[in-house]
Amino acid sequence: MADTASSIELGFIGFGNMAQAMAQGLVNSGALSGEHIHACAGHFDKLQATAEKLGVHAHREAAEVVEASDFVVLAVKPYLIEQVVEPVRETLAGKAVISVAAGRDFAFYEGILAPNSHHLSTIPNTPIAVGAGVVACEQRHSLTDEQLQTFENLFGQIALIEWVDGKLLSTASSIAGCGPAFAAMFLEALGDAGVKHGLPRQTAYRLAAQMMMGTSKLYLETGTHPGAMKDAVCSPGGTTIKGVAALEKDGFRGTVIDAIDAIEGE
Ligand SMILES: NC(=O)C1=CN([C@@H]2O[C@H](COP(=O)(O)OP(=O)(O)OC[C@H]3O[C@@H](n4cnc5c(N)ncnc54)[C@H](OP(=O)(O)O)[C@@H]3O)[C@@H](O)[C@H]2O)C=CC1
Ligand SMILES: O=C(O)[C@@H]1CCC=N1
Repeated sequence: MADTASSIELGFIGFGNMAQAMAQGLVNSGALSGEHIHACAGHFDKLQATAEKLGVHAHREAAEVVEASDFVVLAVKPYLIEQVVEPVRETLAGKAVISVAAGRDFAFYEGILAPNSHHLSTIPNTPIAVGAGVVACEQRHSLTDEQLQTFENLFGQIALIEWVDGKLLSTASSIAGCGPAFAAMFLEALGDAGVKHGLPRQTAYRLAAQMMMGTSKLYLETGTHPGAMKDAVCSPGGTTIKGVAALEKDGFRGTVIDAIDAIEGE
């Protein structure tokens, strides 16, 4: 087992949207070179094309990925996890297994991996591709101290790592894992509004995107309460409060909460 993040061998079983975002983030930030990344997927020809762009190794079999790797990320759809683990169950036992699958927690892996396996259930998100991701991690895990440190050193370079109780991992997933879709819808909506009022579409998207990024950065760097951030923009009798009132009339916050309830099954 290599002892520094930059010299580990990282494998992905499944190399779709999420795995590619993680690999892209690592390679483009310089955190890990593509030559230390190994991947397999359902369709080898498609994998070869994406792997080539990132300079990562494309393998035909999951067994080859496991053999080549210290850390193995399980990045297939949740319903396929058991199917991909079963043939490599024994060889996975000596590795650090990182799950990114929604709804697959510590207890689930205790049931399908070999006894005394080292595993951690996480939920990353797609902005990890540009070094601005989140990796929500279940507090209960069985990585060794060294594996844990390597994991945090590596992914901490491209994501905020948050540890949550297992029963809250799905909520963390709804907020941060699914959230980029909701944020992108807000971005698209602001873009449409800008276009409706005459702004060129790309200008409207750039304005809206920088505004969203800056607002998030302001929160993360100052810890100012979101309500206070809103109040600071709303001048008495000014323009912003008119927009806030319109959003409230249409149940903006309730609609957002409903979206999370819909995922959580409430
Ligand atoms: N997308 C997201 O934003 C997030 C996703 N996740 C989780 O990440 C996981 C992957 O999701 P996502 O990347 O979106 O899904 P994708 O459909 O984009 O990717 C799935 C990958 O699995 C591969 N695959 C399918 N069957 C096999 C197999 N038998 N052996 C090896 N690889 C296989 C596919 O290959 P091929 O395409 O060639 O068939 C593809 O590369 C899921 O468990 C999801 O819950 C978690 C957080 C966020
Ligand atoms: O929609 C999904 O199933 C995955 C899980 C979290 C984000 N995307």
